[in-house]
Amino acid sequence: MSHGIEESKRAAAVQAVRENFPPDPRFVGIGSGTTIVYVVEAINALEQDVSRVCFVPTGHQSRQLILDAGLKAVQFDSIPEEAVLDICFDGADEVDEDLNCIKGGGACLFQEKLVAMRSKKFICVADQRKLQSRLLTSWPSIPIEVAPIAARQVLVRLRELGSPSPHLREGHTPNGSPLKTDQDFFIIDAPFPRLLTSSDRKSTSTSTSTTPRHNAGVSNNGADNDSRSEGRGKDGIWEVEHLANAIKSIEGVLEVGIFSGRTGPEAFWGGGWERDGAEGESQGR
Ligand SMILES: O=C[C@H](O)[C@H](O)[C@H](O)COP(=O)(O)O
Repeated sequence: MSHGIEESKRAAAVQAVRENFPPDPRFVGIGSGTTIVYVVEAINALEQDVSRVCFVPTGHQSRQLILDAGLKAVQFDSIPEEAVLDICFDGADEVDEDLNCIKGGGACLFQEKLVAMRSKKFICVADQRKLQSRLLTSWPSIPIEVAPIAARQVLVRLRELGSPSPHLREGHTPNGSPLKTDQDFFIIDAPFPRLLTSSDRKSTSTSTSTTPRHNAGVSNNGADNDSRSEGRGKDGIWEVEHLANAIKSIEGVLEVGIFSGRTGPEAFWGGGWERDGAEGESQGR
C-alpha cells in the first residue's frame, strides 16, 4: 500500500471525524478495515472528553481497535432496546454516485450492517480510489456472507441471477479451507456487470433514450431502455437495490455487502432517510 493512499485515508478520516463527531454522543459505531484505524486515531485526537462514550464494534478487529485506543467498547446486543447510535463511522470498498457502497472486502459486513442500520447517521470514510459512478467498476465482486451448509446452493442461485463466476473466499490456511467470518460463516464473492443506479432506473422508465446517464458501461442490449426490466437482472443487468434484495432473499444468505437505501431510526422503524454527502465520505445513507 503506497504512502499516498495511506495519507488519503488519514486525511478523509480526520475530515470525517472533525466535521461529524457529535458534541456529546452516547453511542458511536466503529466499522472495520484499514481506513477505520485512522478514524479511531482521529477520535482520540479530538479535544473532547470521550471517556463516557460507548463505542460499538462491528467485529473482532473493530473491538480490538477500540480497546487498544483506550476507549470504552460496548457490544451491540447490550445496547438498550430503545436506544439508537448517534453516529457510525465505517469504510467501504467502493462507493457510487448515489452513495451506495460495497462492503465486506475484509470479510466484515453483517455486524457492520446491524450497527449502521441502528445509527442516526452513517459516515462512510473512503479515499478517492473508492468513488466510482457505478458499483463494480473497480471493485470486482459483491461479498456475501453465507451459512456454510448452504454455500453450494447459494453459488447455484447466484449463477442463476447472472453472476458468471461466484466463488467461496479462501482462508489462506494450509488445508485450503474457506475463510470464516466473525459469525463462523463463509464469504462468497460474486462478480456481476456494473450496477445501475436508481437514477438510471428512473431515466430508463421515463425516457426511450438508449444512452444511459454517465455511460454505465453496459452494452446496449435492450435492458437499458426497457422500462419493464428496470435493472431486475434481464440480460444480467441489475440496479443496486434490486440486486441486493434478490441476493438477500436466497435461502442461506446472512447478509449482502451492498449498503444502499435507508438507514437510521426511520429505516429501523419503517420511515426514510435522505441521502447527503461530501467528498471523501457519505452520510445519512
Ligand atoms: O470487510 C470489511 C469492511 O467492509 C471494510 O470497511 C471495507 O472492506 C473497507 O476496508 P478498507 O478501509 O480497508 O479499504
